[in-house]
Amino acid sequence: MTSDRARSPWATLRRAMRLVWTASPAWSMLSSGLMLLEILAGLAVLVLVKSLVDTWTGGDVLLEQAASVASLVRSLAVIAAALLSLLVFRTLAGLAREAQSSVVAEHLQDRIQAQAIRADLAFFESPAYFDSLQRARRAGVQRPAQITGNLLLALGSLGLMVGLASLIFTINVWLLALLLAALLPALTVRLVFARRVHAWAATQAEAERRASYLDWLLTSDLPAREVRAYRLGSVLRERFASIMRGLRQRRLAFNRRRSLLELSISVLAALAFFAALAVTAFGAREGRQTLGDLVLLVLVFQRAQTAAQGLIGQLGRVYEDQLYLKWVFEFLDHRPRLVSPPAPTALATEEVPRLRVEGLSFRYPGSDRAVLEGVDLELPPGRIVGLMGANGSGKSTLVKLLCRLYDPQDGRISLDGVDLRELDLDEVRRRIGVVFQDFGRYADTVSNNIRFGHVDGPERDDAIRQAAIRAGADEFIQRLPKGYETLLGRSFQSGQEISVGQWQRIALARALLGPSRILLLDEPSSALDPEAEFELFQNFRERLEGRSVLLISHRLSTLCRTDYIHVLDRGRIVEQGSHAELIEADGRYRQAFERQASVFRQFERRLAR
Ligand SMILES: Nc1ncnc2c1ncn2[C@@H]1O[C@H](COP(=O)(O)OP(=O)(O)OP(=O)(O)O)[C@@H](O)[C@H]1O
Repeated sequence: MTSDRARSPWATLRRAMRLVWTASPAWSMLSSGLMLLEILAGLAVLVLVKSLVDTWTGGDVLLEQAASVASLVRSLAVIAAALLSLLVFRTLAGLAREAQSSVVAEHLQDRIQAQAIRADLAFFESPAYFDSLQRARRAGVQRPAQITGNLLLALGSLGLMVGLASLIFTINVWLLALLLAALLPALTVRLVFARRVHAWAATQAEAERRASYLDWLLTSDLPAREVRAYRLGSVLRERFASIMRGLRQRRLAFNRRRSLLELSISVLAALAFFAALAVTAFGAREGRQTLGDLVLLVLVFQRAQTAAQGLIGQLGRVYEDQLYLKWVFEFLDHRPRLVSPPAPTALATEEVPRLRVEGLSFRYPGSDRAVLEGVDLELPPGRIVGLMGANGSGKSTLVKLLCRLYDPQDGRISLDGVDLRELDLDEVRRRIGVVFQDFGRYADTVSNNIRFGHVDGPERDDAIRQAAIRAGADEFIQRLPKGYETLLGRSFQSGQEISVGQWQRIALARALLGPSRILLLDEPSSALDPEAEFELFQNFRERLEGRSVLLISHRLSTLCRTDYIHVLDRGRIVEQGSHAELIEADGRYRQAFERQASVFRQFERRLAR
């Protein structure tokens, strides 16, 4: 998945510049132009100050030909104008950079989101995801905006330094050598050190992640209950403190080395400056240089040192940015494998299609262990087929394959004889609806939570209510403070939290609102109490309005009411038949059924009535 382009830092930076240019050509031109003007105005101020001193002193240290007051005032006015334009250009360049950064950030976020929607589920379920996009996302939403700013500022500092070097060159070529001697070692050492800082930071990242995980455990709402119930507080705090102590000690040792190096570099730079000062002072005394040259030298050294320091800081940040961008580009380069075929086949009818699974085998990408092997299964139109199996037997994996979130390595899944891979992906999504085991809980209104089941359908409140009624959710929704307009979840103010079972009914309503005539329900009632589950499945067929359903459940009180049952064990179908046939067969199903019977015998009695 990692492309060659994304590997080298220079390639990443070149691509970053292209991205900035593509995202906002107008702002890029404006902010670069303004930055150039800012640099030129800064250099002009220095040249003008030098020429003022020279005019004033006649370029002579002995002050023999002092300038007239009028020309002095003129020179001062020109310097003031140059200074003013410097300030104006700086402010405008800052504003343009900010606007450009926001446009680039929005462009990048949009591309990341578009890619995230296209990416295969396999990508999100792989460790590569945590290594790339997850890390990139943790860097914060402001990061794309910073990249442009840092890149431009670094280029600006570099431009300023080239300008300053040219100014020094006009005084004396040796001075340029001294300026470079003062700056280049400092620049090189600091850059090398910046790389080491990042390499070092990477070695500490694991410990930092552990610390932030412990901090999350101690301060977040989700683990708060167990932390109290098991009195985990002091143990976790001690672990956190110990990691932080280790991190602090290593950071201090590292910083000590850095400070020593910084000191040596500063002494070297100061020596070079004094040497340059001496050369110019003696040159001025002997008439080879003017007093203005001396002033220019002092100003240039000072500005060059500030610019170099700025450049080092900015390059450090650009280095970090390119690491971030590398992850983002890796993600953007990821080509989804699960795509629609170039010439999709259309299903002949809008009626409920027959879903057939033949000889299906599947391994997760990067794993050589088969999760499903030779699975055959059929879901005839309008039927409810049950699937049972122990934890880890492959039920949820089968669901992911049935709605084409993965493709099998062997075998096929078909709708009315047409392989899912020959259908348009949107067609597959429209035909096959699903309630996942870990279904979505959207921090939105109840009606939007249900409407998400059919976003491209007509906005009909009565259809939403009908879906809620069929999912057994209408009653509790009516009791919510604002009914269907109640905001759910605790993410936002005035949000109302509901129970897991109630969320589950809303997820079912969402699936029932959709146009799909085949539903895959992966433990859709696991959080319902037995009574509520009984109510839900009592007139389940009416609720489904002719849809076919593949129902996964651990509760056999539910499964026994389906038309046909498959028993999955370690990826293979080991038993199949109707409830009566499986009881008769006296196999696993019957064993499991009898184990659970004591719990649901009372419901069986009610069923019989
Ligand atoms: N994204 C994944 N990558 C690699 N292996 C996976 C992934 N998801 C699940 N597995 C593995 O596949 C096997 C089957 O998992 P699956 O979730 O399909 O089981 P299940 O029958 O639905 O279990 P449960 O009843 O607990 O929900 C497990 O051994 C699991 O470790």
